[in-house]
Formats: sequence, structure tokens, C-alpha cells
Amino acid sequence: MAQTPTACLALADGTIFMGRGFGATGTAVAELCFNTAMTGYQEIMTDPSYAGQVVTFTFPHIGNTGITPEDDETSDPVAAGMVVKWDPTEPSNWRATRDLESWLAARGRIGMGGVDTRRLTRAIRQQGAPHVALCHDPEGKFDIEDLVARARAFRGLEGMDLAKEVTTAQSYRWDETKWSWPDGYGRQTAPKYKVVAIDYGAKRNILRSLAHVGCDVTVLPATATAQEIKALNPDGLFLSNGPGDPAATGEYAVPAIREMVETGLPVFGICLGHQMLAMALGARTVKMNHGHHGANHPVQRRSDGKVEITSMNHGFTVDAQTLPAGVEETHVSLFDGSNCGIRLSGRPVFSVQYHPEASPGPHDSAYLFDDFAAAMEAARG
Ligand SMILES: NC(=O)CC[C@H](N)C(=O)O
Repeated sequence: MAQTPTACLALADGTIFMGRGFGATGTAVAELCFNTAMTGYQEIMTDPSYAGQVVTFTFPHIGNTGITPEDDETSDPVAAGMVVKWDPTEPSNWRATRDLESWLAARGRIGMGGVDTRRLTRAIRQQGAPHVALCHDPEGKFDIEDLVARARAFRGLEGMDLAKEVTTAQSYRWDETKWSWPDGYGRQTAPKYKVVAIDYGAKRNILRSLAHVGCDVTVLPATATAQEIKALNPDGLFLSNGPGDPAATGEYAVPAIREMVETGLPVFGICLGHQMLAMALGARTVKMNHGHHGANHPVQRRSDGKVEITSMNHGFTVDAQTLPAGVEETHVSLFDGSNCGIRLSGRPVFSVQYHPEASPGPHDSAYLFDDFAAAMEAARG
């Protein structure tokens, strides 16, 4: 690199990457993962499930499309930082709104370009989601020993409850005027089902997708009790995605979910919501080596063998060996055989590890929102 490096990424094992810093200055200490999606960096950076993680993008051209508020999954980037191969170029669209660099700077998030992301991705696979310190200093002054020490001191996502930090402080109703898309997606033309969605770090496109199939959505904080949920007399309960370790978050959420399952109400969960439903039914979750983060993960539906290409973002997984009798494994990853979906036999209670709202990603699994609506219709008798 001809120019003085202005960013340094230090891995806990002492491996150092130098590059060009952009966005905010300072240091972020986090877990490092890689995401293989080719589009949707804005949705990825604003997905609350990325709290506590720096994201390496394996696709080299990140930032060549601009930023548009319509694509935010929450109001600000939540991921701790981003690492890319090429410096972001002038965006090809939404120029008037914002480019990647100024967006990150305004939102206090660090970016780093000019990194051999293939080498870095290999390190992530070999080490298993390393702890890192990512530092951006426009003067290029780095205390490398200190950065390595800070990476080593990071205690990791295992045991960390982050849902409480990103959840909504107050309950609210999905607001179609604020968040539906200009083409009408997410607008409740005929709200038919009253749904309570628990926000463990919910992505907007999940709530939009629920509204699209006729749900009138009330969002409750992560700590909502079964009594608070029941008081709203919903037709169905939705459990959202979210950051951190499901085993830590589940301490308060799992008892509420278990009590709700006993009522016979239709329940649908996505990602963290899936992991916590599995725990409520008696299963355990474990940390994965480097997780699944991308928009191109093949999943097989067991009922008919159909393969869905899915969007994923998880570092923990449900241990299928621990699923009790009466809980079926409905979907499985074709990459590593890990669990991707469950259903309580004969009951309208189901969840998936991946992201059927596809943001970013393919729409192969959008049928799950229709299945949830159909379950609520059937429950009405
Ligand atoms: N997207 C999610 O909901 C992620 C769930 C959980 N935090 C995990 O990493 O596995």
C-alpha cells in the first residue's frame, strides 16, 4: 500500500491487517464474521442481530450503490464496523441521499477498505469468529500491542444478552405510513390478524412482511411477559431475530414463550426467535465455528425435499440432537446439516433459523408468512 494506512484490524491471535479507514474514527472491539451477500450491505449493517460484530464482506464491490432510508432495517447501523476489499466508489444511485462513507461517519461506525478479505475470511474459518479491535485513525498512529490486548480482552458473544440493548423501549404499532415501501409492500390493505411481535432486535422488513399478509402488528419489548402478551388478545405471536447468545437472552424470554405455547396460539419465530422457541420446547443451542452469514445458503424442506436459497445471519444454532419428541426438524442446511427449522407436531407453532423476509436475499421462503396467516385463519375455526 503506497499511502500511509489509516485503519488497523488486530485479531486476538496477533494477526494484523492494515488498510484505509473511512466513516467514524476510533476503535471498535467486537467479534468478526464474514458475510457472502452480494447486495444489501445497508440492510446488513442496520440489522440489529449484528450488534457486537464487525462484518467482513466477501463481495468486493461494497458501497457502489448508495444509501436510502427505505432500506434501513432499523434507524442506524448496528454492526460495530465493516471491512471491505475495495474502497467504496462514487455510488451509482441514491447519490443525493448518502454515500456509504458519509453515512458511517454520521452514524459513528468504522469502515476499513483495502483489505485482502479472502485471507481474512480464511482466518475467520480457521480461528472461528475471532475477537478483534478495529481502529481508524486519520493520522495512522496505532498502538498495535494495545489493540491486540483489547481484542484479547473482549469476552465474546457467548453468554452475552444483547437483545435487551437493541429492543424497543416502548411498545408500538407497525406504522404503515412510516415504513411501508412506496410500491405498497408492508401496507395493511385489509388487516385481518392481530399479531404481537416480540422485538429482540427486529428487522423492519419482517414487520413489513407480516403486515403484507394481513397482520396488524403490535411490537412489545424483549422482556414482555406472557401476561402482557395475553392482555392484547392476539391471533398470533411472532418472535423476532436479534443479537447475542440465545441462551443468555432466553433467560427471560423462554419462560414467556413456553407459557404462550401452552395457550395453543399460533407462534412463528425467525432466527433468535427460532432459537428461543426451540429452547422453550426443551432443546439447547450451541455456538458455531464461524456461523452462517449470507444471502445464498441452501436449505432443504424435509416435507417435500424442496430446496430454498435463503438469507442467513446467525452465529449460534439449535442442536437438533436435543430436540425432544414431538418437535419435528422441518428444515436443514445443505451446507453443514445444521438445524434450520422446527415445528411442534400437529400444532401451529413453528420457526426457522434463516430469514424468509429476505433482506437482503431471495424470496424462496416468503411462503412462511402466508403459512403463519393461514395458521391464524385456521385457529379462528
Ligand atoms: N439473526 C439472528 O436472529 C441471530 C440470532 C443469534 N444472535 C445468533 O447469532 O445466532
